[in-house]
Amino acid sequence: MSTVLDIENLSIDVKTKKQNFNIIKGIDLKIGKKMKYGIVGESGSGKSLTSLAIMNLLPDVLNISEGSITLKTENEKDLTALTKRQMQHVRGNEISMIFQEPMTALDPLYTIEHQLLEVLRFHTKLSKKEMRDLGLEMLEKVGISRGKEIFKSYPHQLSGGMRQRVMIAMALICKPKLLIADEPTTALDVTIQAQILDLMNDLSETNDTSILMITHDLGVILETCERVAVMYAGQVVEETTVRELFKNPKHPYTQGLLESIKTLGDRGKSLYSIPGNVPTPPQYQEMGCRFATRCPYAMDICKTKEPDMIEVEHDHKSKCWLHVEEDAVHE
Ligand SMILES: Nc1ncnc2c1ncn2[C@@H]1O[C@H](COP(=O)(O)OP(=O)(O)OP(=O)(O)O)[C@@H](O)[C@H]1O
Repeated sequence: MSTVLDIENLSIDVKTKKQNFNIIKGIDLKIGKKMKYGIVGESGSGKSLTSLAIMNLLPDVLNISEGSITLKTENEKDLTALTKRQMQHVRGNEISMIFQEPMTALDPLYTIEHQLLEVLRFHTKLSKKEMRDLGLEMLEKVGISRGKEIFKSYPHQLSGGMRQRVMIAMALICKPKLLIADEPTTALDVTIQAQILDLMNDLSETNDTSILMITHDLGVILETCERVAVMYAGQVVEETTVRELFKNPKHPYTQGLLESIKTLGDRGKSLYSIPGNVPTPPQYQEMGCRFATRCPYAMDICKTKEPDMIEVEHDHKSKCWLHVEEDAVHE
């Protein structure tokens, strides 16, 4: 498998005059060409910061303290080493991102035409007419047939589903190698959700775009992804194929997550949820395994020593002391 994005040992710290501690630690991810890769985790697990780090959009108080993020396109580059200007050429062109709430990405003051074609103005040398035609074609592809009318509209005049379609059109118009989708359907109606996921799937197939899907919803991962990394408190705790994760979850956290979707009640409400909360970054500085406080199988060692990420089965890694031989745990 050839790789498009290779994240190695990524760590992110908060650094201000008052605070200095780790948030994201030792993330390793490899996203293959045309692959649909999911990151799943509860709120606060570090999914969004990982995607912002890839886009070089981390807020100033956060910095990458270790690791590399290599984009393996024609001219391979470590994204963490690029200047702001160099990164502008990567964003929108080689990597695009769609957000949960399109209003944060769309400017209320400009028409859809202006915003959709902005990416082309920046990254291509197409004529005005060519850009317009490509824009309309792209809107057609995302299921918007009244393109000319929509061109003249402002974001607030469109429904949430329409705005999300426009944002997908914007993200894919330059045929990026990687599309990062951060909770792309969470703010949408259930009926529209499936349409938008299908649409992203179809477009990524035709354009050979890999997708990094960021979500708290294992159902979305099951529907759209081939591989998955489960994040907990700033670390990846399990990584494997989606099929294997659902069939054979190894980490107690993943087992809890799966249990909670298995017990969905009549109104889509979970009957089981993992007791307790994700610790905050200041809390987990002193912890061994960051899940120890909520884990039903926690042993003494879990509270004091961090487990390694271990290949428990072929192509299946998990970060838990339960996978280590008892003798080795008590050494
Ligand atoms: N600017 C910041 N300064 C300090 N801590 C931050 C900052 N931004 C995020 N964090 C912390 O980093 C951790 C990870 O946040 P992140 O937004 O990546 O989580 P998430 O999994 O994407 O959650 P959500 O689904 O709610 O967006 C959280 O504990 C959060 O409080």
